[in-house]
Amino acid sequence: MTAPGTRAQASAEESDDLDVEEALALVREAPPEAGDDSTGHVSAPAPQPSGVRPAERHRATDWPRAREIAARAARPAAAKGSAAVPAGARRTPVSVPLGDALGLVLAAPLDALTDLPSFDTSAMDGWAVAGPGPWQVRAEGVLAGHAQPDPLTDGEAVPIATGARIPADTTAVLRAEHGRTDAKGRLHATRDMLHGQDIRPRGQECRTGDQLLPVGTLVTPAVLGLAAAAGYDTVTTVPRPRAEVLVLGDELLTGGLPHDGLIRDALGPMLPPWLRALGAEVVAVRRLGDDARALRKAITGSGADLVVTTGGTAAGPVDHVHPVLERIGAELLVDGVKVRPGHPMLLARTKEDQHLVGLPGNPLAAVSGLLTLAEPLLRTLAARPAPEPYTLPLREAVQGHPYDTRLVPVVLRGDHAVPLHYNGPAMLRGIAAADALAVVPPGGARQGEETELLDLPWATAGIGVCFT
Ligand SMILES: Nc1nc2c(c(=O)[nH]1)N[C@H]1C(S)=C(S)[C@@H](COP(=O)(O)OP(=O)(O)OC[C@H]3O[C@@H](n4cnc5c(N)ncnc54)[C@H](O)[C@@H]3O)O[C@H]1N2
Ligand code: MOO
Repeated sequence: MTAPGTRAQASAEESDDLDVEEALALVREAPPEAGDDSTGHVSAPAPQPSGVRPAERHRATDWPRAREIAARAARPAAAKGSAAVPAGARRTPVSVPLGDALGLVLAAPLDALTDLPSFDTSAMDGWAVAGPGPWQVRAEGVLAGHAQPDPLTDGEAVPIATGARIPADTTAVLRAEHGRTDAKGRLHATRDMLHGQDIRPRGQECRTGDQLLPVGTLVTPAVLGLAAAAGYDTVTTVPRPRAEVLVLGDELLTGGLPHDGLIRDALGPMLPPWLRALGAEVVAVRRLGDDARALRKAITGSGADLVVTTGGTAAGPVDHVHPVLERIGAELLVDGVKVRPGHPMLLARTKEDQHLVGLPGNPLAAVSGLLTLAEPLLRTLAARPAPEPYTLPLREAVQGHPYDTRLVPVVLRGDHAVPLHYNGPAMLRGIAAADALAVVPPGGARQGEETELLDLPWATAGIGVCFT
């Protein structure tokens, strides 16, 4: 097997020639040493996984439970435990121009402000005709957007365009391809016609006041189109949750090559667009280094609904997140999760209407925390519907952690999920090629075993749609 370093170098040179499958092969090769934690593989079951303090194991929350806690944390107090109250209802609805409403959720029903169509409309290009043919054809036709045409008299026809107003006393529209004019200029139908044919009557789709969509509907491009057609300039929505990202770590560079023990900040560029894809407005990204005072000031001074910190969640000398949360009297709702990577992640209530998600600094561990804690919390704040859980069989067995859930990057191929390597906590190489994360239960999953999948936002919606 080629050493990954060599292969990576070769791949950069050959990149013009790579097709997608070849590119994926780069992240599907067996990593250098199975069982080395840096590869993301968990070694044979051990009574006490390395790097985990006994007290932390005691506190750590099961992965599914952690997601439930995160989803419920942002519910209005009266609604906790009650599925009947719409999630996010506590947050005062806002009126948002259509151009800014994509991805928000309706906080008021979309009731038609007009009949649709709002006038009797021609469904085809051709002639509006009155009574049975042949017809005398009026010289001047009717186009869409024109003033109301004069009524027709029996035996009369007028050229008409799709979307134009139907003259009074029209009995049908004759399509352009179904009519012929004789030498005397009279119009004949070449097909039988029905009364009312190809006329869209006013109110066919809805009448003013009809409910078109209920509260809780996700504003999709189609909803924007319907709202505009129905007369709306703005829609009433649940406000977009505001998120602030605090990047911790003195070792982080924002440009150039790693040097002298310093590394590039991978989370500053990754988290804001990902948070937007999860429905948040990112109000600020701040780099605070390893400064406990700055962290405390940033958290207490933040007006965001969700503060996301990166790094500093473990027990190192400059891991300030726990001490600062304790100092400001935050309530820890989740303190460690039985999931790999990412087990030191945490969720705290910092103020009445503010939560903090502490993401571990290892980049894939941060993704794990984002999807485990931030995604359900933001979903509730934004009142977005929960995605339907789904499973696919694994094309290959995936080794499990003895006690914890594993989240493993996969690509979807046909009816299978194909696990990717380079899935260690510090690696983004696997996730960058992935369509989803497979949820591998403690103990692992066999080849062919149906496994829950968490879709990555771009795999289903594309970059342009949901990252605005
Ligand atoms: N004694 C223990 N040590 C560690 C434990 C533990 O349970 N006990 N857990 C390990 C695990 S697992 C993880 S994950 C990390 C979590 O550490 P922190 O959240 O405190 O993060 P840092 O120590 O600040 O950083 C860890 C690692 O990630 C790099 N990093 C940090 N920020 C970024 C960034 N924005 N972009 C790229 N890389 C980043 C940082 O340089 C470190 O290499 O703790 C283990 N240790
Ligand atoms: O396993 Mo940590 O939780 O390395 O990311």
